Amino acid sequence: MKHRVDTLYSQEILAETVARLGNEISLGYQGTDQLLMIGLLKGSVIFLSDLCRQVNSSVELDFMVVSSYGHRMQSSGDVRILKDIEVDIKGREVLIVEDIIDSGFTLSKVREMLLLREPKSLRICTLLNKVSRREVDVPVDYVGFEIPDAFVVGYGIDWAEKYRNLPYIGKVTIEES
Ligand SMILES: O=P(O)(O)OC[C@H]1O[C@H](OP(=O)(O)OP(=O)(O)O)[C@H](O)[C@@H]1O
Ligand code: HPA
Ligand SMILES: [Mg+2]
Repeated sequence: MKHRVDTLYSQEILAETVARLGNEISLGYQGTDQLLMIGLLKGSVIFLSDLCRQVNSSVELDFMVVSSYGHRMQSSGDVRILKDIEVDIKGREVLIVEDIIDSGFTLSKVREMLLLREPKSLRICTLLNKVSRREVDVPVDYVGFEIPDAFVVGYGIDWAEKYRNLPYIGKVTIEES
């Protein structure tokens, strides 16, 4: 499909925002023994690796692989957990790290699943929050940007597995041919 990608958030703005989030998280978890950050792959890979280095205390990392978009631009609604975390989260302070919340289907499923395991606390950090597309409510604790209703790529986020390695966040526009 013919399309173009325009910059929405530059590398510099992303770095500033990730530093700001790292600060907020450091303050929010002061005195915590060891925060567990759970990244939802694949999309969060780049954000999480930058974010965890902006947190001023030791954090543990674990990952889930979750997928529902495939090659589409809208959620299939069928959220598949392709890989679960390995650590026992009972009694732990847990922060889920997500690249984007759009319909909310992914995070509401993951959140419900993790809450059943009785963590001491469960908060959510997302780089991008697309509230205008929300179908299911999800409580969000740390947000990088509130974004418009646009399909975005880059900094870990894909369209049909392309563009994850763009160093900035871009907006996709489909061009009629
Ligand atoms: O709020 P939602 O509408 O559920 O959308 C958000 C989710 O969609 C994308 O994942 P995707 O299923 O594309 O998998 P990926 O992370 O491997 O790209 C994105 O990384 C989020 O995890
Ligand atoms: O805007 C988006 N872009 C790419 N993947 C996504 N998954 C949910 N929303 C998006
Ligand atoms: Mg995707």
